[in-house]
Amino acid sequence: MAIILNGKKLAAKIKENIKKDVESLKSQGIFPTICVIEVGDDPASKIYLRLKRKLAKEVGINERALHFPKEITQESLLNELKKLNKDPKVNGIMVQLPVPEHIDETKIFDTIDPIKDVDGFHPFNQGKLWQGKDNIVPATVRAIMTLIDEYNINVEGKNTLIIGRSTIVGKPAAAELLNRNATVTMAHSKTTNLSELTKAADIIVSDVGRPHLVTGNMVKDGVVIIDVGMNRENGHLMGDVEYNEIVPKASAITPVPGGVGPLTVASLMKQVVILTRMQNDR
Ligand SMILES: Nc1nc2c(c(=O)[nH]1)N[C@@H](CN(C=O)c1ccc(C(=O)N[C@@H](CCC(=O)O)C(=O)O)cc1)CN2
Repeated sequence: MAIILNGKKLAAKIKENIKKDVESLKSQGIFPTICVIEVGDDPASKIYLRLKRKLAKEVGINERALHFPKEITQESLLNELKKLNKDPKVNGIMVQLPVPEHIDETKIFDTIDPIKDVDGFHPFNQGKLWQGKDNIVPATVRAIMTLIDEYNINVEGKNTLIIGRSTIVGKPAAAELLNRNATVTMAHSKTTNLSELTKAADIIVSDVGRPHLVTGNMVKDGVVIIDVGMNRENGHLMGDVEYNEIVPKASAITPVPGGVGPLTVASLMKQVVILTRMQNDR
């Protein structure tokens, strides 16, 4: 029977550490501040932003929230980001994804100053990650690695399949796992032999956003499953893998909800602290 990788519990522990870090910065007259930006009115984004703002408050991080209508032009949005880049009171800036179609998200990644890039999406920070220098990494990737470390999952030399090649999870997760000497394979929408790859994998990270994508007969005994999928079906939240079918076969598995998600929010706050320290040479 699988070990359940409990992200919710671990996030609570990390929260206490962040609180202490924030208190220490405040005692030195430094007040970590994150600016969270919402463009449009995506219902899931509202949930995630609420979680981020709530956690920021709980750990003592100042939070500024900006909401722009979905019609905002790309140019206006980028100008707002440039203003925040120059604001000395703001340590971390993030734009909640997805953004409306007329906005090119890579322009957002390119515009946020890398030293305030709390999401770790700027090409400079992504490049550093591929170089093996991983100070600022996408929060979801930090969350995945935190679970792997906490539960002593050995990735070295393991066949690790990442399903999904997004800039925010798949590609940076590949870089981070390669940095840890995993043998990484990437699968994506054009992959034709997914079940062949899943059957050969010791570790599977899935971030596709498609429920029932990985079923019990597609995995081998002892597999480790990190499910980053966040799908709503008939009012239920579920990941990309058939949890009930895979639990009896897996050695470890993240639940959805309660796995990677809560740790993603905690990791973001951790990165506000890291950036604030970097900006203040602490
Ligand atoms: N700018 C960004 N946009 C998006 C990111 C990101 O890292 N940066 N990731 C996702 C959404 N996301 C964070 O923003 C996120 C996803 C899920 C959770 C979470 O805690 N999920 C809970 C369930 C919550 C629910 O009830 O729906 C769980 O898994 O237990 C937090 C943050 C896309 N956009």
